[in-house]
Amino acid sequence: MLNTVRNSCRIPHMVNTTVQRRHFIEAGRKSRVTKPSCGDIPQPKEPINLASPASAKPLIKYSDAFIKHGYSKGDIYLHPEFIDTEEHDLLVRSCNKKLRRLANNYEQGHFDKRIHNYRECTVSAWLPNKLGVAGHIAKAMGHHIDEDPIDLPDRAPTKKSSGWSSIGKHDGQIRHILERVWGLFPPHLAWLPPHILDLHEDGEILPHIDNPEYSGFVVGGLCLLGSAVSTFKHANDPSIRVDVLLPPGSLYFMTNHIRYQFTHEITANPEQRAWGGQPIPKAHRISLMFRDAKEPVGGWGSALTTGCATTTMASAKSDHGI
Ligand SMILES: O=C(O)CCC(=O)C(=O)O
Ligand SMILES: [Fe+2]
Repeated sequence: MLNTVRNSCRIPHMVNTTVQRRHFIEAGRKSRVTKPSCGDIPQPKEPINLASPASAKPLIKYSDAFIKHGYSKGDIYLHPEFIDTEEHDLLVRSCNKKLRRLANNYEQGHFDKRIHNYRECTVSAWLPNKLGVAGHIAKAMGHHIDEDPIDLPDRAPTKKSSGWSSIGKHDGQIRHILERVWGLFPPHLAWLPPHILDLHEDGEILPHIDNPEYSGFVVGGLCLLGSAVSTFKHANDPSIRVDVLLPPGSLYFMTNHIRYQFTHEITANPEQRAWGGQPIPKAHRISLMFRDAKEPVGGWGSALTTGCATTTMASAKSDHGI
């Protein structure tokens, strides 16, 4: 059943368009910043309450203007040690393997020039059926969702599991790590396949807001290899700002106002790449990005008829289920 949903949702000409949808260039509109209300921000069906552990405190800096305008600290989540060293190294090896196959060369400029010197791909094999868009559509239509064939961590890939014959040896183990990420959120969220973004030591991500048409209420990343400073600035008033130090092994999420009204960036600017007076040297970094899919107005059950699912299922340099 799931394959039917998958196939009927996939419109071939839409594959490879995700990158073009992902970024929204902030054109520097000016308007008065008032006390935040959720007025024009799409709200999730159930509240999302992420509480950063106490160890995150020294790694997040809110500007005075952020506090003064009444923005919520809860719109940024940070867990500085979400994975241990062994999990970190496994993820780095596996990301590199996927990147070698799907996006071997670094690209100099993103189409909208917001990212320089990067490689990226999505990995649908790391997203369990039940958590993705196809699983949510199948459930809304009252269909049984098959268990994924690679749910067990150490199960060797088997040629018998049709459609999954090229599952990597460690994909099951990785899913178990990533399920801890998705498990932080209410089950109504449908997830897009994780997106690997490899930023070269000389790469950078300029300020942008992720395209609100492409994905939903939460955007986050599991940070691997080098440390980075991520800066979130209100699109109309850059003094309303949050700086976050992202060490390897950390997990962060932006939601609500920060997801929709603040730009984010990973700067190469040495003045901005500093923490507590110490420089944070430029370094090769991989982020494994997580985004929820934008649910169609009529719910997932209406996705096949409205065609909304095509938007959320098309993928950049898709690994086509690998
Ligand atoms: O690497 C990160 O943490 C952020 C990446 C990003 O902004 C994006 O993929 O849109
Ligand atoms: Fe982004």
